[in-house]
Order: sequence, then structure tokens, then C-alpha cells
Amino acid sequence: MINKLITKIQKTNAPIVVGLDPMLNYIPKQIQKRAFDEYGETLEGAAEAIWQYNKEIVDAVYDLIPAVKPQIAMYEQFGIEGLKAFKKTIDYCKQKDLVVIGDIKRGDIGSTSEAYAIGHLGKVTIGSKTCRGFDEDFVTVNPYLGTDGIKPFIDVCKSEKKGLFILVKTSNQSSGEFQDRFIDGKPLYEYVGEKVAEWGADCMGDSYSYIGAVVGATYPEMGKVLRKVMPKSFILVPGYGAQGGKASDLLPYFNEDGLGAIINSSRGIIAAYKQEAYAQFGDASFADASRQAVLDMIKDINEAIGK
Ligand SMILES: O=C(O)c1cc(=O)[nH]c(=O)n1[C@@H]1O[C@H](COP(=O)(O)O)[C@@H](O)[C@H]1O
Repeated sequence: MINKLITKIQKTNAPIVVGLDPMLNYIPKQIQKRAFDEYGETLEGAAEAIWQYNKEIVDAVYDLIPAVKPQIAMYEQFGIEGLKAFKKTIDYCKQKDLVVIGDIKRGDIGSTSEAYAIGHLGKVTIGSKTCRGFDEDFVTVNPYLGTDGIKPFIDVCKSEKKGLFILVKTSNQSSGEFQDRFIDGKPLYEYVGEKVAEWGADCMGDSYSYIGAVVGATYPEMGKVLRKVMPKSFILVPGYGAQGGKASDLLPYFNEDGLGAIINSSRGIIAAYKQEAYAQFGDASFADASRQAVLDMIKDINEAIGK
């Protein structure tokens, strides 16, 4: 799947991923009304609204981008109905030939991680049959539990030809509380980066490992260091746009081959129509605003990285 991701990035000339993080208050009133008229102001109604919203956005942008990243929390808040919308979104994006990164941030003791890995990337055995649960192409994983919490995910990736993005340095304000702690002269995030490189070494695609990392756009100095610590790992870079990350800071996340990073924007794309810069589109053309925001993001990033 890492090879597909790279081929798609090259084809679209867009090292970006659109985050499908639907909150009800981003969804235009006309879509909410249609869903609520049919299903009431219920979990089902909300799930229908987020699915319809996602579908319109995906239809408007799929030809421009290599990948999407649905964040499961946005769906889980609506319980089982929300998870059904999560699955529908994954399947629809795969039909459109997009690479799907399930942002699930899981990680637990080995046996539990194995169940997460099976549910999201692999197949579960039921009697004489095997069935697929969510079936994303990549997932995000939290490495706090160490190697035995990560290994089941890697094993499933090996057999399924899928991939991971492991949290190394997150984009949020408090990420330094633990991640920047110095241990024997080195920050913790560097140890985690070294581990990602080690885990990824025997998981190579054609040019990059399918064991990648997450490094926030909001910490470019650390991004620069981590790029060198994990030269063969693709880096998923959230924090551009809504969290203040700037294109001009992103060059160090890329390797000299012009590859190695994929920049995420969620709110900045899916709720673009609410921003002043795209206000002319209005509620009715929210998906066109998202398309324009994707075009602007691609231009912004490619200019900054000299492409
Ligand atoms: O793993 C992630 O994607 C992630 C890691 C991180 O360090 N920071 C971060 O913001 N994210 C996710 O990236 C998305 C960012 O959304 P926006 O700030 O709206 O672009 C959300 O889905 C976050 O959960």
C-alpha cells in the first residue's frame, strides 16, 4: 500500500491528505435538514448527515488527492450509527481509488492490539470463514505500550500489505509534556523515531517502509531532526492550516527525492466554506469551496517545497 500511496502522490503531484473529520456544526443546514426529516434528530439522523456531507466532499476532491484520513472519534460520538457512517465513508473512498488512512490511534497490550489490527487492517476468523471489519489501508498507532503493543499491527501489515503511521511527535500544544522529556541526553520523541526506523527496516516497499510516523507540522525543528532519524519512513504531518502549521515550514519533512511526507488538513478543507477566504461559495456550494481549498493547499505546499 505504501507503493500505491507514493504512486498516487506522484500522479496527483499532491503530497496531501484530506482529513474527513465531520462535526455536525460544520455540516450545512440543508444537509442536516434532509437527514433529520428522514431519520429525526437522532444518532441515525446525525450519521446520515455526516455520510452525505463526506460523500459530497469526496466527489468534489477525489481526482486531486492521493488519500483521505477519516478520524474515527468524529464518527464514534454517534455510537454504532456513526461507526456505520465511518465504514460507508471508507468503502466509498476506496471505490474512488483513494488510499484510506484510518485515524484510530490505537495501541494496547499485545493480544488487544492484535484484535485492533485484525478489526481495522486484517481479517477476522469466524468458524470456517474470514471476514473484514473496517478494512482501512493504513492506521495511526500509539506506541506508548512499546514493541509488544506495536508488533501485532506490524504482523497484520506484513500479511495484508498495509501500513502504519506511529505517533512520534504530535502537533498539539502539550505534546512536549512527555514527548520532549530528555532521557540520557536525548528527547523521548527521538527514541520513538529510532524505534520506528528499526521496526520499519524489514517492512520495505519499493523505496519507503510501510511503517511510517506522525510528526506535527507545528514543530518543524523537530521534524527536521526526525526526517534524518527515520530516512525510510513516510511521515504523516498533521497540524497544517487550522492548527497554525505553515507550508513554509514543511520542506524539512521531505527527503531529497521530493517524497517522504504527506500533509494533512481536515477542518481547513472540509469546513472551508466557513472561512472568509471561501465565503463566496456559500452553504450550498460547500463542496466546491473544499475543492478550491484543496487546490490552494496543493499550490501552497508545492511552492514551499520547490515542486
Ligand atoms: O494522527 C493524527 O492524524 C494527528 C496527530 C497529531 O499529532 N495531530 C493531529 O492533529 N492529528 C489529527 O489530524 C487532524 C487535524 O485536524 P485539523 O486540525 O482540522 O486539520 C485530526 O484528525 C487530529 O486527530
